[in-house]
Amino acid sequence: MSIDAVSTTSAAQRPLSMTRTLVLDGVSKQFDTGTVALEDVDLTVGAGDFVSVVGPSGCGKSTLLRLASGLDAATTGSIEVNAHSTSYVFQEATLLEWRSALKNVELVGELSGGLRSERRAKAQEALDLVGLTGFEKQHPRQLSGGMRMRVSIARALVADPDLALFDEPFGALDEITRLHMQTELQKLFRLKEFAGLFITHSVSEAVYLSTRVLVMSGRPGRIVADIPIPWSYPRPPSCATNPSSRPSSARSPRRWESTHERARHDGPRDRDLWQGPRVRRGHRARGRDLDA
Ligand SMILES: Nc1ncnc2c1ncn2[C@@H]1O[C@H](COP(=O)(O)OP(=O)(O)OP(=O)(O)O)[C@@H](O)[C@H]1O
Repeated sequence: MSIDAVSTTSAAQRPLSMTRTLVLDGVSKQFDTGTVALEDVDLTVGAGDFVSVVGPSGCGKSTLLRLASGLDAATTGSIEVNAHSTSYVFQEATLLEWRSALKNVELVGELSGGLRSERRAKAQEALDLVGLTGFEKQHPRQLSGGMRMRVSIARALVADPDLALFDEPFGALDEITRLHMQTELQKLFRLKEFAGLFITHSVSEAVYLSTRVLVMSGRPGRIVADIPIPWSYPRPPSCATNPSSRPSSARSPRRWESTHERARHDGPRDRDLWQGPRVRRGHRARGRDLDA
């Protein structure tokens, strides 16, 4: 099945389940070097949520994802993952060069066991979903950057994860391929219904893809805004960049730019930055009172 055949049922319109797939509570991370990357981060990603995280370079976005995935441990706070399976899509496609596209995707099944015929069928289905039917036998060097990233996404989704973590997967792609991949990922999210946590530098990408966007402050990273995106899916790519296509409930692009830009300068102390009923502040703000 092609992802173009996805039903038009909107994830934003579906009643959200009560499942809290990922919960970070008061999480901080200090590295051995002394660098404090994250400070007192509270975050919940529920089933049906696709949450993007934006923030200035070095504010701890990748660190946040690594903690959520269990690749690294928090210094303080707790992390709870309620998922049978979690997938991680890295900035680079990280494929095995000596294996074909199909065999790269099949690797997940090989590692977890199961019948060869079944894991091959699942790998084929995942490649079909990302639009790579006919490219099964190609090796990574024979694929374009966008196609390699699609293999990487197919590999992430083949295990049918409850939680999918994305570390700026489209950052290295050219603009046209990137827009195409965003559209495909939106369809996959609606089809597979995983809970998503997506790191990006692009505010428009975050708005286009997500049910919520979190804005982080400069390092040490804290979540200074939690902004629901009110639009139902499917969304036209123009909705994030063209103000005239936004519903009237959406806030002005100037507010977006202002929010993202000023997060570089320790936004939480700017009390007048967060205006309007749609902005939910960080759940807790020990030592830095956002709500006062
Ligand atoms: N293993 C590590 N040891 C020491 N410091 C680290 C380590 N990993 C990250 N850092 C530091 O933690 C801070 C946050 O890094 P991180 O990669 O999470 O930021 P980021 O927001 O993802 O950055 P970018 O947007 O540029 O990718 C940075 O100051 C970085 O130097």
